[in-house]
Amino acid sequence: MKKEQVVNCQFSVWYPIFKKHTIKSLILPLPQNVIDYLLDDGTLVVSGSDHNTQQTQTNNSDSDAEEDIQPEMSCFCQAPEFPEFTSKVLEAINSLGGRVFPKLNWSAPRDANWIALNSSLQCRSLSDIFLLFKSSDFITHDLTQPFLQCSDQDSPDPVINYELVLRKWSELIPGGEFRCFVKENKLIAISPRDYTQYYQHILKQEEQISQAIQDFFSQHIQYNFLDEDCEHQPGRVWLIDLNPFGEVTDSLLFTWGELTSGEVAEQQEGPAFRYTTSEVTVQPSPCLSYRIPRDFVDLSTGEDAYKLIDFLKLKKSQQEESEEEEEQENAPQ
Ligand SMILES: Nc1ncnc2c1ncn2[C@@H]1O[C@H](COP(=O)(O)OP(=O)(O)OP(=O)(O)O)[C@@H](O)[C@H]1O
Ligand SMILES: [Mg+2]
Repeated sequence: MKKEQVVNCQFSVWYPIFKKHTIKSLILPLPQNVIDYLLDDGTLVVSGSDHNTQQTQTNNSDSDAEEDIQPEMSCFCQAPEFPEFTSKVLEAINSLGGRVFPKLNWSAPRDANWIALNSSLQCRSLSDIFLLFKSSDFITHDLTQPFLQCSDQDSPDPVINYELVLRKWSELIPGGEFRCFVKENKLIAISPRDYTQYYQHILKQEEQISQAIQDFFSQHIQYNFLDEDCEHQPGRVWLIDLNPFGEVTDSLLFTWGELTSGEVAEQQEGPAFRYTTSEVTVQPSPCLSYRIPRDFVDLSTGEDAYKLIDFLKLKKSQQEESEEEEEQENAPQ
């Protein structure tokens, strides 16, 4: 996978070409101060609310706001505000019906949906979007290392103009979405997007589904994209997304070895269609591992005695340290 392919798979590159076949969306340039805010680890406060009253406790010792605060008091920070950007985003959300699915140039914050109050990527305000973006490793990947897995590492990184993509919220059926792998303008493989679950309708309608995808591909997608090797997901003959053809994209029920070597394409006439065929092979959601750290789970359930012992030791040493400090302060001068 080359850097150029990654550049061609940015939302603002493919959306104008396939606008008719995908969900209505708006693209807003992301100002540099918003990018800085998203990447700032210390700030736990969520910006972008309609009323500027949100205050949250933070431990960030580098924070500018801390300078105004007396030592030894809890630090309360005001979230940074971006009034102009906020009003543009709200206007865009309203024009898309009030509920949107947010993403950056390539990725949506799929790993962070558990943190939202509605456990979903559905957003109604900029603060909903910020909460998801600031909690997502996928968003950080887009912002910091979009060319990480490219083979042409020696060439300079292309300049990226970051964009906030707002897509009209649509109730998509998980079992109705398929990822299609396209190599040299040929549709070589199809896998359900939600490959960890068993869907009876896929088993029953394998032929019809495969045919509908092939028809859609040859009529609307083939030869229309700038890049020969790309991957897309038509869910019931709607295009949802385009991804680079390479390791950075989840190969679902295939392996990248099979897809790139031509092994899959050579085996048959049409595309290879793989799906989960029984309840027995159902797997947990791949995004579960992005939730809270494993240590938290082990500690709260008391399942790992050693971690509990370490935690208690840590607490004890912290307590001793603070007692020592107190003694020093109370000592006569
Ligand atoms: N407009 C929308 N409304 C509701 N759900 C959506 C919308 N667009 C996408 N989704 C859901 O979110 C999922 C992820 O979307 P999308 O593929 O755009 O994210 P992504 O970060 O590019 O994922 P990947 O890295 O796997 O390509 C889709 O498979 C679909 O189920
Ligand atoms: Mg994608």
